[in-house]
Amino acid sequence: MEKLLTIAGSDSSGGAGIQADLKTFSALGTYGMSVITAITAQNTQGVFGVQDVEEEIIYKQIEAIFTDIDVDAVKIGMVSKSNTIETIVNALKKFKAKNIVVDPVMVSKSGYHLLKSEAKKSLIEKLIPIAKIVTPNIFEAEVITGIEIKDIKDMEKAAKKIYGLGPQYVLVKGGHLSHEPIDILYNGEKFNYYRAVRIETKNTHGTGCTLSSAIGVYLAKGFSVDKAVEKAKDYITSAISKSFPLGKGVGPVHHFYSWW
Ligand SMILES: Nc1ncnc2c1ncn2[C@@H]1O[C@H](COP(=O)(O)OP(=O)(O)O)[C@@H](O)[C@H]1O
Ligand SMILES: Cc1ncc(COP(=O)(O)OP(=O)(O)O)c(N)n1
Repeated sequence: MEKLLTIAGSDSSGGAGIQADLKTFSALGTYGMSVITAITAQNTQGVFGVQDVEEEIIYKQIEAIFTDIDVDAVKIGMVSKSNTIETIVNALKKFKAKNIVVDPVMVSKSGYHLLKSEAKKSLIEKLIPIAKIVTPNIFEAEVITGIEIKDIKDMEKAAKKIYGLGPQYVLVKGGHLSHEPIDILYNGEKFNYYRAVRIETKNTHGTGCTLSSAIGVYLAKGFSVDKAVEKAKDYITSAISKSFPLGKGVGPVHHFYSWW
């Protein structure tokens, strides 16, 4: 069984963050492990507080795993602040982590800033360069590049600029554009386009976390990046199509749609 590690924040409502990542790993038949960077008080309506985890214990969590267990892929989500980013980058370099998927989480769908503004520079200069693949949504790609994104041409321009920061692949996700939810993969030479029909639902909590974790799973299973994204896109599209209402706000995608 492939072994996956998520380094991310906890979502108390279970739809995004660490909880979404571990559900994705399990649903797709792999063994999931976690390093928690921050605890959020969150539900389907918003984020009501965040407590960051101290760098020392973040490092110790990573060390405990890598000194004992072979990790086939690492997914990185909410990283909150620059000291956390530096701790993670140094540790992953030290332990020669492979198949690193960076989801550059900045703002929750409910509008809460999960990345402090002081951490933007470290995310761009330190975390993104160690990624095998980085998966920004439209807003994140705009913040990283300074390019305003309105259509597929703008997504391509942003993907090229992000590629220049050092990751091996860039996937700009189009879930927030008004047309079909098309995602664009760039490897420095060519673009691949991943299309799906837009599912009309408000219950899309955790889409980005789930997609990036699923990409990690398929990389761990030995698929090429192109194929891993294709399979992860199929998974998230089905999980959104079976998403369900929970609480009073934005409900979660259904990670176990093919099991229950
Ligand atoms: N309503 C939808 N129907 C189908 N796919 C969607 C929908 N919303 C988002 N997606 C897909 O979900 C994935 C996550 O994208 P996105 O919502 O843009 O990221 P994030 O959650 O990071 O903001 C992408 O593959 C995107 O194309
Ligand atoms: C703890 C935590 N991490 C990440 C997110 C963002 O999740 P994402 O899948 O990008 O989208 P939303 O869940 O915000 O819809 C989060 N909310 N919490």
